[in-house]
Amino acid sequence: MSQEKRLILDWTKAHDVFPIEKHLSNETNNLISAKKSLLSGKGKSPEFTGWVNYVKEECPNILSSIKKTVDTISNHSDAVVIVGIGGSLLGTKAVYEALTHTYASINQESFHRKPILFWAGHHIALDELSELLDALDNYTPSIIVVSKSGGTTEPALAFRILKQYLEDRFGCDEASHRIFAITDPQDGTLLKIAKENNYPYFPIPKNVGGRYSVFTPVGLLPLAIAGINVTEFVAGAVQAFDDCTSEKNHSIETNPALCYAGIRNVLYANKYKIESLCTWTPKARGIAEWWKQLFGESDGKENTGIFPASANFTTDLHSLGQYFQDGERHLFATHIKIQDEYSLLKGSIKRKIKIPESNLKDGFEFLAGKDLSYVQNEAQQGTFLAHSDGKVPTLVWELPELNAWWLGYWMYVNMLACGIGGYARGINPFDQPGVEDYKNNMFALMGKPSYADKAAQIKSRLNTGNRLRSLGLTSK
Ligand SMILES: O=P(O)(O)OC[C@H]1O[C@](O)(CO)[C@@H](O)[C@@H]1O
Repeated sequence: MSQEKRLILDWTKAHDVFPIEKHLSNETNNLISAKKSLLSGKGKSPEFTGWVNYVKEECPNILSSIKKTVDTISNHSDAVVIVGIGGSLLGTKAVYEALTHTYASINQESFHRKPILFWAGHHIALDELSELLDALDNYTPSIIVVSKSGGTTEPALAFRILKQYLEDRFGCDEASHRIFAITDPQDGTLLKIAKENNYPYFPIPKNVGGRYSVFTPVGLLPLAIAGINVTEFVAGAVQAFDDCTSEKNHSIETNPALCYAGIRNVLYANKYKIESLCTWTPKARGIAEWWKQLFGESDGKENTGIFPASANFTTDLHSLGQYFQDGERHLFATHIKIQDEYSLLKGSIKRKIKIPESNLKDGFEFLAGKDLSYVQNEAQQGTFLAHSDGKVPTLVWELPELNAWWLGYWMYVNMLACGIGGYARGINPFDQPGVEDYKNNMFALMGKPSYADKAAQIKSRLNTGNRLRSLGLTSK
């Protein structure tokens, strides 16, 4: 079982660029007291720290409470559209894309045999939504609408449109059996809608914020429907909880959450303002998107905080590689390396891939017979060294395998590190007041009742005629 292996955060390469260790030891007490504040509910916004214990205390109940719905949906649907944005969608998408077959939608029968997940409500772009509606015609879909507040514009509008689609296609009665909700269990518009329409609904606890919600029904229900082993996913998180929150483990050497939180804060305080999470398979792009929201919304406070970016290698070595190597030195890189690249052999990977002998005379004969994972490994080592030489502090998360257990472990460690690091830096990692500004402007401009005064102000700012404008110089 994977549990005997270990998650490693290798920061030896970063140490070659910047003397982290020296600074980290000064940070230790601060980190330990931040950890204690988080665990005792004595830090900022303790009302949003329910996720810390949730994996251990609530997940077993949730896993059994979702079972019936998982069976219902799996029996009557071959696709499920997850409607949500930010924390209501990113964690699910991350795990789903990492662990299921990339091309399941093309050859569902032979690869997957579980409902395929599609995504909506995470944008307002008409092109993609229109194409999703085309794709749905090939399936017998259900919808899970996910919104903690129940009032977010993007998922609310997508839900309206998709509900209409189901009703046009299946009639109102059957459509209503194909709609499920995940939302605040006590109040909000979505809860009201679910109750009025008899949609089955599942709770996002009040004390768990969106970006910390992947282990609640938000992630567990859709992932279980898609055939992901959610019991293992939760078990990984529980192990991370045990390893990292224990009173006995205040050591930076053995506590990955403490270590990662400390290193990030030390680097930030020493002019490294951007962190890029570097993944090494297109299947892990979603993981970086989840991570960016987690740290972006948590850290970006009071005009401070690391900007979380991402890169997918080796693809982006051919676009961003130059900047990593030679651009402004305000960047550090945190890689995710999977030690056993064939860990998905039990899942979506069906074969080992060796580089064949060939008569191509392409200059790559020296690699014939080697496994592709050998090339990946050498590319990684070469990149780590080159970036260190280029003075980019380089951290490497080594995950023994890419599977549900280790993803659960790693994601929970990151959530803890985010909370601890934020408290240690003196900011509130559990609110997101800055997101409201764009929403308020948008509501005012769209004519939402009660925003009339703001609308007048904003429109006058948009129409200041004496601004320089860009001109279109060509016409068709
Ligand atoms: O689940 P909700 O309430 O629709 O919110 C979705 C996302 O929007 C935000 O509130 C930001 O606007 C995130 O924090 C959250 O994950």
